[in-house]
Amino acid sequence: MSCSNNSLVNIAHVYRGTFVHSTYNTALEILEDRLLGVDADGKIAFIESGREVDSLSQKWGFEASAVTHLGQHEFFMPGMVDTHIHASQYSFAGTALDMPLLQWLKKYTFPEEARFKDLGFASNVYTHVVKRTLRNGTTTACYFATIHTDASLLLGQIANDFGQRALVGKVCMDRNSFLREYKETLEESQQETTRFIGELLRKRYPLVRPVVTPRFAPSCSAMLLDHLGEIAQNNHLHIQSHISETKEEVKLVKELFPDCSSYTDVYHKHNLLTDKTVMAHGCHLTDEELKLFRETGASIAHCPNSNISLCSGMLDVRRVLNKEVKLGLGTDVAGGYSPSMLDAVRKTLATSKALTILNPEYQTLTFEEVFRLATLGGSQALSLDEQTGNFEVGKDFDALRVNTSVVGGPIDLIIHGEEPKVLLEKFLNLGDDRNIVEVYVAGRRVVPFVEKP
Ligand SMILES: O=c1[nH]c(=O)c2nc[nH]c2[nH]1
Ligand SMILES: [Zn+2]
Repeated sequence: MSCSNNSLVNIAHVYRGTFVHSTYNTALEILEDRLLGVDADGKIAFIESGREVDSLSQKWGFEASAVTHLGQHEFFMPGMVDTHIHASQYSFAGTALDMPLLQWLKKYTFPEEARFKDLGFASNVYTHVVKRTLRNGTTTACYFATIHTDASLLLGQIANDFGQRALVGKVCMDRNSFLREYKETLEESQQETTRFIGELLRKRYPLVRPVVTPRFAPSCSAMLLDHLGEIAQNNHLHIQSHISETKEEVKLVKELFPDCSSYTDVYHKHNLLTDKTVMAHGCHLTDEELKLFRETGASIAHCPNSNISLCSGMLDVRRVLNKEVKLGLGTDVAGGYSPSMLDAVRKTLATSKALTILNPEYQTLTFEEVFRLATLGGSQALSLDEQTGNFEVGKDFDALRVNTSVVGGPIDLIIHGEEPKVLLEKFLNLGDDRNIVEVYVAGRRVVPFVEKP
C-alpha cells in the first residue's frame, strides 16, 4: 500500500488490533482495537480507534481493504532493546559459566575473542548472533565486538543487512596481563578506533552507529581512557563499558586508579560519563556513584543472567530507579547464557524476587515495570527514545507481532477469551521465538527473514 493524502504523508502499511506498550507515565498501556499507520519512512503516522477506519482511510488516503488485521490472540508490542551484548561471545554462549568474572575472562573469553582476527570466523558468528537476536525480538542491540577493526565493521554491515538497529563497538584495551596477544598498544587503540568510527559512519547505514567502547577500566590505561573520552566528545558518540560487576574487580580498580575516589570517578574523570553512556552491571555501586550517574545522565544496563551465572552480584534495580538513574536490560551474552531478551525479563523478575526473599519489605518489580525496562527503558538508556521504544506517533515502527496461540508453540491458552494483559504476561513468562511471528524495524519487516536468491 502506498497512497498519498492531503497532508502529503505516504501511508505504507496499516495494522488493526491490540497494541501494548509503555509510556513515560504508565508501565503498561493496553490499546485495544487500534488502527496504526506507518508512513513510507517507517514512522508511526497515526494510532487511532479502529472504529474510525472509514474516516481515517479518507483522511490518510489508504484503502480499508488493505488493512492488516491481527487475530484474537495476537498483539503488537514494541521491539525489545538489548542494552548490552557481546556479539563476539555468542560462539560459546551456554557454556563456560563455572568461574567468576576475572578468571572467566582469562580462561574462556579473551582466547575466544582473539579468534576474530579471522574475518571468516567473525562473519559466521556475527551472522548467527544478529539472526538469533532478531528472531527473538531484539530490534535494537548495543553490541561489543572485539579489538579487531575490520571484524567490527563486518558486524555493522551484517546488522545493516538484516535490518537490525544497532550500536556497534570496537573494543579498546591496551592492558591485558591475562593474554598478552589480545590487546592493542595505546597508539593502535586510538588510531583503530578513529578508523572504525570514520569507516562505519561513511557507510551511512540508516540504523547502525558506532559506540566508543573501552572494555572496562582494568583493561585500559588512563591515557587511553582520556583519548576515548575526547573521541566520543568530538564526534558526539555513544559510549559503553562495564562497571562494578564484582567486588574483586572494584578492588582491582581501586589499586589501578588510586587517585580516583570510586570506580565511577575513573570514567567521570576521563569524560566518559555522558547522557549517551551505558555502563553494564553496576551491581556494587554506592549511593554517591549513582548520584554521579543521575547528574551526568549516564545509564545502567542490567544484566541479570550474567550477574547470576558468574556469581557477580544482584543489582537492586528498585534502588537504581528510585535514584532516577536510567536503566535498561541486557543479555550480556556470553556471561549471560541466553541471547533472548525474554530471558532477561524473567531473570530481572527472578532477581527482584530473590531480593524480596532476603528482605520481605522489598518492593518487588512488577512484570509491567520489567516490560517497560525491556522496551522504552532500554531506548532511554541508549538515548534512542526519540526514535524507538513505544508506539508514539513520530517514532519508528519497531514492533513484534506476537501470536500467543501459535500452533506448536509453548503456550496453551486453556481459558478462552484471555484479556490482553494476561496474554502479555503469559508471553513474557512462557513465550519464545515461535510466538514472535513477525518483527519490524523502522517499518520494515525483518522477520521472517527474506532468503537471498
Ligand atoms: O560480563 C562481562 N563480560 C566481559 O566480556 C567483560 N569484560 C570486562 N568486564 C566484563 N564483564
Ligand atoms: Zn559485558
